[in-house]
Amino acid sequence: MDFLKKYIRIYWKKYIIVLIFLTLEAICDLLQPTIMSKIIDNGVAAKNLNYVFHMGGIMLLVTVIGAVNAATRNIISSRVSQKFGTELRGDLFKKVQSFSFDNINKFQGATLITRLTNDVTQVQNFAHGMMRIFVKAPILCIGSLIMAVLLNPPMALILIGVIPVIFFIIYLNVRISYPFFVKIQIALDKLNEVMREYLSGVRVVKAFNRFAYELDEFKISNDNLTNASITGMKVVSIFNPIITLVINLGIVVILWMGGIKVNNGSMQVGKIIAFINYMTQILFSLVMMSHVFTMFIRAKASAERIGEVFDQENSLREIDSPADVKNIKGKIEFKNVDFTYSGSLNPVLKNISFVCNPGEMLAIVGSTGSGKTSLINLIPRFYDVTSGELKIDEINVNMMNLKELRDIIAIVPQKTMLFSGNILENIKWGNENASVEEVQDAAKIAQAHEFIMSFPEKYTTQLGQGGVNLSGGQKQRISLARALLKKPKILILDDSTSAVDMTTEGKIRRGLKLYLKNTTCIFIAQRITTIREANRIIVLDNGMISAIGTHEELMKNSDIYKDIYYSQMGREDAEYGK
Ligand SMILES: Nc1ncnc2c1ncn2[C@@H]1O[C@H](COP(=O)(O)OP(=O)(O)OP(=O)(O)O)[C@@H](O)[C@H]1O
Repeated sequence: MDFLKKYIRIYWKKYIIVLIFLTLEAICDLLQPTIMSKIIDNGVAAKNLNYVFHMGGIMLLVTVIGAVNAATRNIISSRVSQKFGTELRGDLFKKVQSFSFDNINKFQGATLITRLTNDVTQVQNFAHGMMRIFVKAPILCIGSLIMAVLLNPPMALILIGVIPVIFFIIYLNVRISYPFFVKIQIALDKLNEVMREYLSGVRVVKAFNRFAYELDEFKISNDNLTNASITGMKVVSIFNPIITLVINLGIVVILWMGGIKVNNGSMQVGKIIAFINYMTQILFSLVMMSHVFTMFIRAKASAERIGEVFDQENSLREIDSPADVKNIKGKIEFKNVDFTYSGSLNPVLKNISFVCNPGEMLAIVGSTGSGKTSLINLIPRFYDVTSGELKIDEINVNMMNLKELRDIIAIVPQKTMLFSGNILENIKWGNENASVEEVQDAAKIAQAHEFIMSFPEKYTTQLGQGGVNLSGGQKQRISLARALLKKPKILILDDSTSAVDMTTEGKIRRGLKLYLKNTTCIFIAQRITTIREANRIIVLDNGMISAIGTHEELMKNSDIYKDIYYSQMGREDAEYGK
């Protein structure tokens, strides 16, 4: 939990100030029973009205001082805890943003969301509590004990007997309930995961009428959370009444001893009332302390989970003095590259070697799962090669600054990802400073301009989250325009026109050919009409390069390629009337 040190360094001074106010507030609370006992014994019992008014005034003053302290402390503590929460959430978000794909794969998306929201709130609540009742409770407890000893040392022995018992019960409570709260957190994570999966796949769920299945999944997770919470609460709720019982037994003993002392004239009634008041304050503070521990347990579990995120080392290492990439031309070279996903035993890419020259168009074709996406993901260092070398213009990508490397590459992923905002904003992700004309030019090449202009709001049409109000092909074209606007040295297209009809795809291809004169383009495609346009084609089979060459060369010497060709051309010949 080293990550907390940063915030302790920032806020310790304010915490001390809060502590001073808190102590003053507690002292005011502690003075009240003694003042009251004096009013009863020396004022009411002695029928001295002046004394009653005088001490009543003092009591009121102490109350006001206590209230002013409490209000000031509340303002400071609320501000500090809010700021702390905001900073912690921000730092955590930054950390997650710096994660490599490998790091993200280690955490499931849903647990990251829970860590950023619920876990931060738990730690923030605890920090707030630390500036309120959590610290006040021990002060009240010890202070009440001291005041009780000052009032009547023999009777205070009862308290000294009761308090260790209570501490022991609180200790047991913490030991026993900790694992239950960890279970609650895990159950909450699972529930979030199920909800997220359902919401992101809601269309498929509807299309396949999988409501019953999803409902069952949800019910199981929901029931698990309920059961874990109930068990956790049961454990906690067994302990609180035990604490109250022990304290009340102490009060009964005080009343019994006090009664005897008042009868034989060795003690006054006011002192007994004050004594019971202190006893009640001890009860209150101890019960509070057991709540504190419950919250501590939760906050500790949350802080550990947040700590796991902060402790996660970025699996992509960056070197201190990176190579200069300003004059990169875009030559890509794979040299005996093997790649295995972390946590997986078998390599998905084996001994990959090829060169793609600047400005060349290289197509990758292969059956599903043959490793095409894995291969192109290595170029922008979404993952690092396991062995071998990957170079751009003779520079190993590991020697480049990650941001600079990604600046020269644009990628259109297989799964289109658009963000809420309008179309213009989405395309401008490629280049924030692009002019409207540049955006439109990119959209024209991507064959997106026409359909965008057909919308009433044109480029300012708002997109729902993930671009829900667009068709699959429209989303792909906007995603392509976004990449083109970046004017990259290397363009990577991962089956990025799969949802576009063939005529439109033909237009995109022709546009790209003109546009891509100085851009190296590596693209994955399934359609032979798209692939055959490439300068060279790699046939990937089970993670290995089975053949590489032009369309004509492969038609001569690659059986896999020929199979793909003949399996499609019958259909496409018919479509094109070839
Ligand atoms: N994050 C991951 N962790 C572990 N294994 C993965 C991961 N992503 C992909 N794989 C595995 O790597 C292999 C290659 O997957 P990849 O996505 O590269 O294939 P592909 O040729 O692009 O497939 P498709 O044409 O279906 O997109 C598959 O067996 C897949 O299960």
